Amino acid sequence: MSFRNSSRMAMKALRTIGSRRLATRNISVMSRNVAASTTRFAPRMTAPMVQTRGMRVMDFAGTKENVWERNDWPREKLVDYFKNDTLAIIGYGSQGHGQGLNARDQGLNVVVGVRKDGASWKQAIEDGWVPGKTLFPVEEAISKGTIIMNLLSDAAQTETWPQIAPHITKGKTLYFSHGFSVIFKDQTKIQPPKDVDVILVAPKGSGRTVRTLFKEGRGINSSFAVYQDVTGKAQEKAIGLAVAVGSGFIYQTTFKKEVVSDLVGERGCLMGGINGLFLAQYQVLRERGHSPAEAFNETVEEATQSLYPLIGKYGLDYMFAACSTTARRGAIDWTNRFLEANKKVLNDLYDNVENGNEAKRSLAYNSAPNYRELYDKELEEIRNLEIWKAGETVRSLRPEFNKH
Ligand SMILES: NC(=O)C1=CN([C@@H]2O[C@H](COP(=O)(O)OP(=O)(O)OC[C@H]3O[C@@H](n4cnc5c(N)ncnc54)[C@H](OP(=O)(O)O)[C@@H]3O)[C@@H](O)[C@H]2O)C=CC1
Ligand SMILES: CC(=O)[C@](C)(O)C(=O)O
Ligand SMILES: [Mg+2]
Ligand SMILES: [Mg+2]
Repeated sequence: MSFRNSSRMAMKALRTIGSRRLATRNISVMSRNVAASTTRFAPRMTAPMVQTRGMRVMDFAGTKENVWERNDWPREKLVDYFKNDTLAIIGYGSQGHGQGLNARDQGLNVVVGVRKDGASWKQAIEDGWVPGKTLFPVEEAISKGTIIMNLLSDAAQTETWPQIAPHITKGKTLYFSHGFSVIFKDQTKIQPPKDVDVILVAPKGSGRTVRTLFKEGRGINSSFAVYQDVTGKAQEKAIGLAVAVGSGFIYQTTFKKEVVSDLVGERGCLMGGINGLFLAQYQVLRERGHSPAEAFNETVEEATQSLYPLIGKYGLDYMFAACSTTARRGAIDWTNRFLEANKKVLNDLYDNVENGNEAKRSLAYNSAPNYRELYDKELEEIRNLEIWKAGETVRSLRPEFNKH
């Protein structure tokens, strides 16, 4: 079959798959029906799965992993399971907001504990938490909670631990959304009491997205881990809480694996690395005489508005197949250059996460009393970079923002 025909077939198959994928949420249907009709350009198929009650064993490129899901915890089961519990959300940043509102919407008993009259206190009131009823200063909220969900900033968890620790009494559960405080205990000095369950649920995304996906009736992917299981029920509680706070599919990890992968991810592909790549390409294009609009469109706008969403929906091969053959050839050819250059940086990053240097840096900076003002200044500097000023204008033309 000629390349042209196979490409045409591929695009037809992609269109079919594309529409069918959008219509079909059920993984098993997709992997059965579509696998037969795919061609080599079609997006990679979903992992075949063997469903057992409450947990699926799935094959991730040859490695079998367990996956739990929100469907196993319908609201009535959640409410019944946690009927004798009060979830005390300590800290109301992006995660406290998302997780707290989701758990409250699902009918669980939830209170919030933050500094009185601080930014979070005010935000919590805006979100309907009532001072003296569901909103309290930290220690009072902990005294009312049976499941203490420490969602303070990681630096604040260290700073406040001496006040919080005495309230983490036998029979309570200590919950985190990051392994940071427990794993870097040589720096955080956080040693959980020996007579409580210690668990984590780490949403793989911003707390804002934890909330929006929940409201869309879906759920964010989260990982869970058990650090200490005194009751013999720590894992079940962690999975139930993962659903309660808005998770869709839930993966097992350990506190160490979670914190190292998370610190690497946010400094790498998710935030720091993409910032560096955007800046590098934009600066090269501008230094070689391209206009700000052309440089921004070619670097950020096309990526976020056209190509990256295709990766998210159907995989990278689908996105490559959806671009020109000219682009495809070049992209494949240059991949290794970027791979080699970035692996050097990422291994250096991984070393600095593993040896605690990144934790040290984060604790030092985020413990400053004026940490918010310091970030405001740094983020203002980023906002005022030419790339993002050009981006403001490009974005303003989008229908949803069009002011012109
Ligand atoms: N952001 C995210 O999307 C994700 C975060 N996580 C983890 O979730 C946890 C919470 O993160 P996030 O929601 O981003 O919150 P932030 O890191 O933005 O922390 C903000 C919260 O910490 C409180 N706080 C800061 N300093 C102090 C202090 N000195 N004393 C008392 N309270 C303080 C703030 O209260 P105030 O308003 O009074 O300053 C606010 O409620 C962390 O462990 C994080 O690693 C996990 C996954 C994703
Ligand atoms: C949103 C998230 O998962 C991060 C980037 O790890 C975080 O905010 O710490
Ligand atoms: Mg993360
Ligand atoms: Mg993180």
